[in-house]
Amino acid sequence: MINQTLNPQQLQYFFEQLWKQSLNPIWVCKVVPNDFEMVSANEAAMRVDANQIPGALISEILEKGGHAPELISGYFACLETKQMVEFEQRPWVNGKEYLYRTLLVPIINEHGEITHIWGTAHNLTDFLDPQKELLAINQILETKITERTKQLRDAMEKLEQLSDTDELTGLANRRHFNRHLHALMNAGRPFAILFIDIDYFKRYNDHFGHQAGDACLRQVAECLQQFQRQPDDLLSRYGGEEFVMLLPDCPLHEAKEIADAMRSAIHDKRIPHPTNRVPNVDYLTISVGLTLSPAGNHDPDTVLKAADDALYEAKETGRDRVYMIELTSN
Ligand SMILES: Nc1nc2c(ncn2[C@@H]2O[C@H](COP(=O)(O)OP(=O)(O)OP(=O)(O)O)[C@@H](O)[C@H]2O)c(=O)[nH]1
Repeated sequence: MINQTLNPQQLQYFFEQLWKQSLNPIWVCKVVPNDFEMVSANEAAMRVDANQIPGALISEILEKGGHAPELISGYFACLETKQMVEFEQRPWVNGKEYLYRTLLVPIINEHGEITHIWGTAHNLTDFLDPQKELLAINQILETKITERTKQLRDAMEKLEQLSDTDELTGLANRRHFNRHLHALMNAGRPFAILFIDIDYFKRYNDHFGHQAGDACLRQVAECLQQFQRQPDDLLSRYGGEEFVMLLPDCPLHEAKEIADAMRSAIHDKRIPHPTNRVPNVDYLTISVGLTLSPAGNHDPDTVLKAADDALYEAKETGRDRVYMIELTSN
């Protein structure tokens, strides 16, 4: 123990040297009503804040700025708990930020009252820059992660879009159609379905070749697209030369009008089809099978079969026409 090896003079000298030479700020305050009065601050403390002159109140020193506002709370906490308190402070001195670990220690007299509080602070500023550097690196990483996440999300959206799109026509594909159909059914929404099929398309291909057939499919797709009335109407390529239009909340008469209008629009295009077997036409025609699920409560197979049957009937009864099968409510 120091006081066993040092006599009082030595001890006093020891503490004087410590006070003078310590690189850490050390100071002593007197407890006064609602405040703390600076008694003395060593040179290291004065280097941090020259306002810490004897007689200055802590509240005044704080008002002059530079210190964290929590400092005064630390003094009161020390006073109330009669315990040492420890906290971090980041004062700004001459435009530079410092980092201190501050300790406030109560000095208690023989009556158990706190008369003074002494404080010291460990200068941790050297750790501040690496800490800031780490924070900056962290920030850069976070920005990069956000960027990459967005790229990934965009790529996934694109992939989703691609896997939902028919490559040849750019329309929704069968997968997309099925999903939309199930969503409508799950929501219990009534809807009409139109199965649209080009007449004698094999002959068209045989006559003009497969590439011309592809171009023709694109032309038909573009023409039919204009009949989507609202965002959740969906025209898709069901497969081959067959298209399907899904019309939610569409009454029968309107669905019939749309089907007829589609048929006329393809007529009006006068796409040459010299081998079309439909009587008196030498241009492209379509047949449409229409069915309606008035309450949206049929299972998909029933609805699709009805639409397919309707298309079959349109073909069987001469093609270039609309045939309708209305499902009754379940
Ligand atoms: N060019 C082209 N032809 C296709 C494509 N998909 C299917 N087809 C052709 O479409 C034709 C469909 O023929 P079928 O199912 O016999 O029907 P159809 O000749 O249209 O006769 P109906 O439907 O009974 O009027 C076949 O020749 C297929 O090769 C495609 O992506 N491009």
